[in-house]
Amino acid sequence: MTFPQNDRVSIILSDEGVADVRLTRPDKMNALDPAMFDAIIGAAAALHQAKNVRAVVLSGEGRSFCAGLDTSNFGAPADPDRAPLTERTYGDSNLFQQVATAWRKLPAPVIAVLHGVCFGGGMQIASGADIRIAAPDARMAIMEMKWGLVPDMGGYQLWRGMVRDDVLRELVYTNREFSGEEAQTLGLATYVDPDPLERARAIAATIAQRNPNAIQAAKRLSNAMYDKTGTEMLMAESVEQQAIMRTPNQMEAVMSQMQKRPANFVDPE
Ligand SMILES: CC(C)(COP(=O)([O-])OP(=O)([O-])OC[C@H]1O[C@@H](n2cnc3c(N)ncnc32)[C@H](O)[C@@H]1OP(=O)([O-])[O-])[C@@H](O)C(=O)NCCC(=O)NCCSC(=O)C[C@@](C)(O)CC(=O)[O-]
Repeated sequence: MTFPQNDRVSIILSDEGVADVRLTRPDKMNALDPAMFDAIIGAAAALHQAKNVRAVVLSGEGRSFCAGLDTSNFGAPADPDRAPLTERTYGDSNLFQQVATAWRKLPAPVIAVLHGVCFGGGMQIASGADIRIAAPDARMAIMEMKWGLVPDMGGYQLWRGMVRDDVLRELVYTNREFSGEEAQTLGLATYVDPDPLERARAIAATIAQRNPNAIQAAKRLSNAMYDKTGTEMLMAESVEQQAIMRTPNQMEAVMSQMQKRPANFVDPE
């Protein structure tokens, strides 16, 4: 599998199946211009197709993870020849939403590394990851209200279950800035670490050593939790387990435990 090459996103896949995905527009703090939107969608599509990706570490090159939407055209009249990004739909969501929700839809877990600033659209992209590791001094904000807007990159769907309702309202209504340290208290960061990239890589390495079929099933179940009823979830767990049970990878998990040796899993079909 070859990954798309461009000046906005780089992907390096390790032999262990950990994809290092990096936003590479450091001179603009990885702000989201149209080329960045296309590059993120392209990267996510390629990672989705690759069978040998077991975990993804998503980070930003330079001083920051992402300073949000590129503001350089804010205030300029709309270009009549260019359909707004929000009018370009992909399946059940528009392009804006896809750059955040695509990470949730990837079969492999995604760990986002939040350092420097993580504002607006950057916050929503990070929220699409399964796990977020923040630097203690990271600067974060759900910033849209500053520009007279509301979050519309899938944020509300992603924050459900992550952030308390009243906390989310306050963060959206005021666009108040908060630190990586506070993000953990608020539910927006999983862990705080002075070296968030290293911590994310360590978690990804552990995930990559687990049964990839079970990891993907666990991610599907985690995603489904918010859309299904309790009864539907009981059924979903049971269906996923039956599909994994006694497959070669599950038997390898059992044998490696019994024989006290590292497991050697094959990539899922
Ligand atoms: C980030 C700090 C604090 C750094 O502040 P600083 O450390 O003083 O650095 P700086 O301001 O000199 O920034 C470094 C370079 O990055 C550029 N830069 C930096 N951010 C952006 C940006 N967003 N768009 C375009 N360029 C940006 C900035 O223009 C500059 O470029 P240079 O002048 O050297 O060529 C400051 O630059 C800043 O406040 N930037 C604006 C942040 C912002 O308001 N982002 C938009 C959030 S709203 C949003 O994302 C909308 C959306 C998509 O979520 C709505 C929806 O949900 O649909």
